[in-house]
Amino acid sequence: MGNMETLLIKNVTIVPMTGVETWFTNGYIYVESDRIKDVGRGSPPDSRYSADTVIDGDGMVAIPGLINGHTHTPMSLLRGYADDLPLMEWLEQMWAVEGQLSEEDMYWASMLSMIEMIKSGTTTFSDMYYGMNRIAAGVEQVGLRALLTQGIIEGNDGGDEQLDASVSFVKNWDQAANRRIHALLSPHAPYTCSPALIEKIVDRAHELDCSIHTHLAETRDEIRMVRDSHGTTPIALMENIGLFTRHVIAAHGVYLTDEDRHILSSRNVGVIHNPKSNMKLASGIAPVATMLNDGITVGLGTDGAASNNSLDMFEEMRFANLLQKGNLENPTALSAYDTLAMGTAGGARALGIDDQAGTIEPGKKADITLVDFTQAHVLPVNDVISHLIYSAKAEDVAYTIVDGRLLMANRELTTIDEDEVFWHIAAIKDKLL
Ligand SMILES: CSC[C@H]1O[C@@H](n2cnc3c(O)ncnc32)[C@H](O)[C@@H]1O
Ligand SMILES: [Zn+2]
Repeated sequence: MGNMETLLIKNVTIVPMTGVETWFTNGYIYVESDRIKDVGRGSPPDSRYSADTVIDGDGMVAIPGLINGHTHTPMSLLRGYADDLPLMEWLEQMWAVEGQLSEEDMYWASMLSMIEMIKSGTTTFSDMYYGMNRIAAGVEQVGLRALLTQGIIEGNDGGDEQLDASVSFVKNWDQAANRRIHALLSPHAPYTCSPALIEKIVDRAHELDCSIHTHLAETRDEIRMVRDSHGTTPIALMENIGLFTRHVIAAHGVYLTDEDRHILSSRNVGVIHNPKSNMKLASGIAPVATMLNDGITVGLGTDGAASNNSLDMFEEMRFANLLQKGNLENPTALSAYDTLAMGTAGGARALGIDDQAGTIEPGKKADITLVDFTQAHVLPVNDVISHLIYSAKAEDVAYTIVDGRLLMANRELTTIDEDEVFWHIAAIKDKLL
């Protein structure tokens, strides 16, 4: 075994999300270095599994670490700014302030978001913003798993400079931090990037062998703008441009035709549903149940904190579930299990990292969230999956573990100095707003 760090979680209820069994009590998870070595029932074989760190999971539920499939971490700085606007007007307000942010500002805001994510059980996030070199250094230090991309909005320069910077970012950071960082390219949206620029981005993604993260089919305004300019839907436009010749993470997918859904499923696009952001910006309700029935891979995201206003994946799962039931007037529209899958295993598939994360099983990276199931609002424990979706709160997360490392233990952060981050956020707020 050499110098490998080992971790044992025992007496714990386990929700593996492997599709084999839903959950079982009194289990154990044994971790060697950054990977899960063994998952079992009953007592661990003590002689084989004397671990450096032992967590008694009595009263806790182990789930695969939650996966936030679409966010803009520095936007926590803009929480509560420009409320009650539709997307296009809201974006104008965002862009006006974003133009004033320094890379240092974005770094501290991203750190604030990482605190919030770790405290609510997220172990992987997929981020699109500016200032990514500094943010990637933050991710390396903090220990989260992340898909990072420097977004591109075509300006007067045709986007070439931004594309070059994004390409350099991918070359510098892809597979960094023990392969926890994946670097991607990112045309912001079909209404901010021309087909010619998106084609260039796709070519560069082929050269770099990286995925692409974008916003697609988010609002009726977008559908109208793309139809007026190109005579197609946003999804069909992207199919024509060749975007889906790469693995694509498409945030939103609110407005989809039958043909769009066929393209998304046959091209294996990972769609990220952002229910709270879609509600706050009054964008509409994505056809999640239909997408899942069509075999489309769907994950969940919070979008930025300015359109949410939190980065809490428990809330996102609950909203996703209740919105489908309420909107379709059908209590079976989306089950609690399928909702949890979107926040874990499905999210990992949508991001293209299911070889690493999304389930609790031997061979996977040890990304695990331990949820305290002893509080009044989750008692009695009649159904673990049901409680995770309909009852559990972010504050119930006791441990957040990535690559076998405890980023939060008993609600204490181990890799971030919260006071230092809060101090910087207060200073930036005074300077900016
Ligand atoms: C190019 S960096 C990211 C860019 O995206 C903006 N943004 C945040 N939320 C949304 C959304 O829901 N749809 C489209 N664009 C969004 C953000 O303000 C940054 O400018
Ligand atoms: Zn977004």
